[in-house]
Amino acid sequence: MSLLTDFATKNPLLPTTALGVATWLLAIGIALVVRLVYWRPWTSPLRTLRGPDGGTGPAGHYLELLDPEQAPGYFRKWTDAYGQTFNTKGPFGLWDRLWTTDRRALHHILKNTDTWEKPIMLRKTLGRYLRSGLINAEGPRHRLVRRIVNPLFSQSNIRGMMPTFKFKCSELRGIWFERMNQAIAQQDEAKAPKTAVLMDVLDGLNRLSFDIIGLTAFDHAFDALHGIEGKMHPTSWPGEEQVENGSEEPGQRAHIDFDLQSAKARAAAHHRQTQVTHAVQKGHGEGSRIYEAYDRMFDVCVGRTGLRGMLSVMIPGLDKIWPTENSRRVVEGMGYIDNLTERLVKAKKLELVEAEKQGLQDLDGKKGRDLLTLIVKADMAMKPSERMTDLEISGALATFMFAGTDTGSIVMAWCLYHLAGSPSVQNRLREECSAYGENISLEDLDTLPLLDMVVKEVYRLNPSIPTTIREAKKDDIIPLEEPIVLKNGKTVSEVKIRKGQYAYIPIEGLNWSHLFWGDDALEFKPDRWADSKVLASTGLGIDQNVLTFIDGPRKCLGYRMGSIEVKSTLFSLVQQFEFRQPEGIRMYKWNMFTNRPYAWDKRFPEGSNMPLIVRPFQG
Ligand code: HEM
Repeated sequence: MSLLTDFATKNPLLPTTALGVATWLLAIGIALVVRLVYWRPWTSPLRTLRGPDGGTGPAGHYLELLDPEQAPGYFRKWTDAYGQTFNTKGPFGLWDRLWTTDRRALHHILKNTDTWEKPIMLRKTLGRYLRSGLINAEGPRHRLVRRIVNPLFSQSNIRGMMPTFKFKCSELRGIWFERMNQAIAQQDEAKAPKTAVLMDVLDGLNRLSFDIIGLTAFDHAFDALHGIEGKMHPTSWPGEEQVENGSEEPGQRAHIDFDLQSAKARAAAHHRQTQVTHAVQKGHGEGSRIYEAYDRMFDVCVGRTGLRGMLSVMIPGLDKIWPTENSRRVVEGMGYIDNLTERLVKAKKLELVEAEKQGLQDLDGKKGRDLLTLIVKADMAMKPSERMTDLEISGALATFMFAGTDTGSIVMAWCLYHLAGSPSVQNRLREECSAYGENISLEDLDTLPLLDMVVKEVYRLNPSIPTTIREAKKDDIIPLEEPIVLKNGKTVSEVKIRKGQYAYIPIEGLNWSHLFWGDDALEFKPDRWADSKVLASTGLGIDQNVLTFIDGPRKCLGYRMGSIEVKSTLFSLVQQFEFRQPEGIRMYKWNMFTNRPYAWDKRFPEGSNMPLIVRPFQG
């Protein structure tokens, strides 16, 4: 007591009565609000930049920049009006956010990872799905983990993955063939025979990627492919001449009714918590169960995070007292994934200790370079004080499950979609690939000219991650390649930014910019990559002016592996199947962490999908 009295006597400005304390708290509250709402925005160095009006709602300019339906129009309108670098608004228009496709500026931000980090909110959001993995780590821990996992992506290791890519792809082909044949065989005899099926190609591709990550990264067979869901709907091949009980005119392009009844039934099944049990009853096993929990977890994120999602991140424990469908699915999905990865880590540790005892250097040689083995081995060699916890290791695994599954399968699905809409490119690609048959070396696969151009073009048009963001950890000056005109009419070649402010890394913005790609920037034209001007190095992006894998010390670690997986899948699928876009179904996408495709109107209830007309290649 005497201590308190002593303290109060020495600090006469501190309140000693309840009223005094309340007045103090009120004054502090008002000061914080004034600082947040007036002082910080008013003194923001980005205020001097020109930029669009509005952005005063809860989402700021977020929707204009991230809604795939609106974004391309706004990117063009705003770059035409303000140049490549301008100011946009965060929530309620209170925070300034730099938007730039200026290559020098992006290079500066992406290279200086000590100054520019992922904002804590983004890291926390990602942490719900990735635990404490590489993507949301910063500083020395990030550099250490990145060094440990790097060998997974060496050329020799990727070569070692080729048989897995081929094996899994032939499994997918086998399942598609079998289902297609069944669906075509079961169609109504009374009607004219239909030679193709309408099917969701995304489900199979997602499962393919999931299985590949399981085998290459975790040394674990998920076997999710065998749980492929979704009916195949017999249909006629577009343009195929047929007379069907007078219902279709000869030569009429097939109109596809995407069987709403069964879509609704599937949607209902998708929503039921009991689906996991259902999967087991169908005999899909643990891998399929984990895949389905994972898939539902990411599907529900789509379009449903909003303000409530942000509150979950800002208020720890909120989801426990006020759970939402989203949070329930995350808990369920991550529960399975945590359980599996923790078991795998423990088993791998035991296996390595045993191998060491028996004097084995590298388990059985082939298997020793999966991610799990690499991490556990590196960790065991570290000083005890530096070692990762089991939770950190399983976080690294969850990261790879997330980073390496959706990203690749989304690209594959969009590749098939664009090829389905460009039959002549599809035919040329089939010809190119067929020259090699089933077997192709890594080097040949990587240098097939049209395949390479198709994949590059889809990376450009449909980057799996639409945008990312960085926060300045200290005041910074960003140099510009293209000078900008400020609000006061002055032209400048650099932008001042304050500690704590954000800069968008507009992946789609750069990939779609008419300034770099011309007026046909939004069209699928793989042959543009044959133009030497396009190939001239600009020093930004893994492919020039394409930020799909970003750049700098945080660029995607798996881009080589991802590209070879995508190429090897396309190589195999186009030789065996033909694809066409169905009439009457428009494809959309929704940008969250990744941008998953949706057939319109089925986006929220049914989850992501990519319905295409498919038939075995007729030769
Ligand atoms: C082919 C499709 C892929 C695309 C488009 C893609 C894209 C990206 C992007 C944009 C980032 C940066 C995210 C950010 O900083 O905000 C990233 C990071 C990362 N990606 Fe990929 N990725 C792909 C495939 C893969 C694969 C197959 C793996 C692993 C098996 C992988 C592993 C990673 C990892 C570990 C990081 C974090 C790197 C770091 O922060 O140091 N990615 N990826």
